[in-house]
Amino acid sequence: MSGEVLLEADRVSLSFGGLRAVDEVSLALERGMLHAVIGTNGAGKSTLINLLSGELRASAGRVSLRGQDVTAWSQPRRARAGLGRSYQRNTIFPEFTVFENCRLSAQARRPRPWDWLTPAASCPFAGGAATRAIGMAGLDEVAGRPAGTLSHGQKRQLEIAMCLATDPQVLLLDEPLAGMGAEETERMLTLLRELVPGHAIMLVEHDMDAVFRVADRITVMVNGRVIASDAPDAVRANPEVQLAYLGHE
Ligand SMILES: Nc1ncnc2c1ncn2[C@@H]1O[C@H](COP(=O)(O)OP(=O)(O)OP(=O)(O)O)[C@@H](O)[C@H]1O
Repeated sequence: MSGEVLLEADRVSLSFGGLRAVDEVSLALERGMLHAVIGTNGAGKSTLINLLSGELRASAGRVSLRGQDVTAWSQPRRARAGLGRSYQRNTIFPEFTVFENCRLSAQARRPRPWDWLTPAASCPFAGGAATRAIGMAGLDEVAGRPAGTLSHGQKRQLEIAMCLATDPQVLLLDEPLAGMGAEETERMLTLLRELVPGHAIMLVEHDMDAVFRVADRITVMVNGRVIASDAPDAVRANPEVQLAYLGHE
């Protein structure tokens, strides 16, 4: 159902020593919406993604997934419950094919840890999920190629495909456009828009032009706090955002 809140942060905070990296941040990710989070370097965007995905535990506040309090849940448990994320760093196995990388991701989502001992090739569930994810990410033509031979843009698409192979409802994407040329950026933006129906997507991204074109909603962070959260036009017109983030009124 479009508009359903799938992931919600309620006043989550985390400090590193004396630094309040994320300071009482609240946001709601809805199915059918692409929600971008922007902010200057060090604003707390990656820390926020890590708090939502479960890689870091909030020191205060609450994270809920489809209405269930998951604040104390580990990252693998949240992943099994439908929360997928991509990373800034490269997480692919270069010698494995595109298909094999996706199949491994799909297998990792399985609830029983000893399934890791099952050879991936004999796991039909994972093969089907991998094929579906590759199709959704537009990588059919390179499914049999070693991942290391892909272009930079295709590798970023593969990371999205690996995330999709875990069958997530929520996608947390950390700078998927980093290092991309104009054509690769367009392809990725098209892919993101295609994924919006059916998913709640959070996009952390520095490419402002892309963000303002693709997002349904934009949250702006400065020094760990949210200073604005609104539709792109309203964020662009917000004087506090212009002053604090864009550097001019
Ligand atoms: N593990 C850590 N230990 C100590 N300080 C940290 C740690 N991780 C992040 N920080 C600090 O917390 C603040 C927020 O960092 P974070 O990486 O979340 O910002 P960001 O908005 O994602 O920045 P960027 O756009 O550069 O990726 C920064 O001042 C950073 O130096």
